[in-house]
Amino acid sequence: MAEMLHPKLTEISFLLNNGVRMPAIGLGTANPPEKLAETKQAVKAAVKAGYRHIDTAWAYGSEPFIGEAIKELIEEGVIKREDLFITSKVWPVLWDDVDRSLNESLKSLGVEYVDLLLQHWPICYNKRNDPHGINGLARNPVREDGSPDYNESADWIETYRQLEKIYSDPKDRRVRAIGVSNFPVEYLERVLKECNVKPAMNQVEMHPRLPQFELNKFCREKNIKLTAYSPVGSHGAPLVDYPPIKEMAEKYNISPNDILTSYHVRQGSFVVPRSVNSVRIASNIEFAPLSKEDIDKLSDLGRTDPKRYINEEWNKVVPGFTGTGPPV
Ligand SMILES: NC(=O)C1=CN([C@@H]2O[C@H](COP(=O)(O)OP(=O)(O)OC[C@H]3O[C@@H](n4cnc5c(N)ncnc54)[C@H](OP(=O)(O)O)[C@@H]3O)[C@@H](O)[C@H]2O)C=CC1
Ligand SMILES: O=C1O[C@H](CO)[C@@H](O)[C@@H]1O
Repeated sequence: MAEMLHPKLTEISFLLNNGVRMPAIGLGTANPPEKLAETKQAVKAAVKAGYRHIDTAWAYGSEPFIGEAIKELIEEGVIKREDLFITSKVWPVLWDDVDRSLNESLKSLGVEYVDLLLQHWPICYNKRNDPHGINGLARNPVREDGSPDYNESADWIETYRQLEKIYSDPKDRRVRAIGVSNFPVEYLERVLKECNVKPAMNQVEMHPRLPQFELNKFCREKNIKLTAYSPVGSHGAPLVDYPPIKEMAEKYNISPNDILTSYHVRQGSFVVPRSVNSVRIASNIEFAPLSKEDIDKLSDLGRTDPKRYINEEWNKVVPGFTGTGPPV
């Protein structure tokens, strides 16, 4: 009997609401400090394995290493700049200076434009100098009592307004699409009401234990795409050993990683798994054509055993982005 042929995850792409095409799977690069330098070989391994989408951010410290990888890949004739889809993000310390954030990202990456620029969090921090921080600024500034140093008089929507100004300027070619990250439904509603450019993307933590039912419904209705971060549960990849995921992997005879990425792609969302392990990067690109029943079975874990893995003290200020997440 002829085998059913399915594309690799790296061969699948979807359109954003402004017509820009974006590859479904991207390499995550929020590597911990001790692994930052490994980002360069990870990006090279990913591109050579067929990935065409790299997820990064001003705050990750990974952009200079991605820049080195891109330069060499172009010099080696493996890709041209336009073959790659690069997402970067504006961190809350630069909430009022998107221009600076974008220019520093472009310089580190060694490129003239990014394909997608996201507001990283709907949070505004005060700026504090820190020689060990990102480009001289503390990433998560704290007050003397150790509490997050938020700028209480600032409004997070200012960052999105600056993003749309850059995007809407026909002479400014530095971004091809704009969007947000870590935005709950009520924040998206405010953006839709008060701003002119609809976000193309909302990047959020999403996996079977946090299926984001409410955001999925809202974003589908409004034609805003979702990208799933922490698809294997972040550090230590706890979801890979989770029995229901392993069972599904056995059923499809592929890795748990492939189940966890296919889960999103099958539903029309993007996914950005992180790895510096070149064997893992190259082998985990199989697409599982999960049935609706399989998807429902996986998503049911969000009701029976919900869990949010990225749950830091400073981001609790965003409604719903704490504990086990928004209501299902
Ligand atoms: N917008 C936002 O606020 C956020 C965005 N992100 C983005 O999403 C990306 C992915 O999320 P992230 O939280 O990094 O985590 P992931 O869920 O992708 O997990 C990455 C970790 O899992 C390990 N891993 C993967 N598979 C296995 C396996 N089979 N066995 C053992 N270990 C494994 C990797 O190790 P190894 O390197 O050895 O393969 C790595 O340490 C980020 O890198 C970033 O780009 C993430 C968090 C927040
Ligand atoms: O993008 C991000 O990555 C870190 C966690 O890995 C988080 O602080 C931020 O939102």
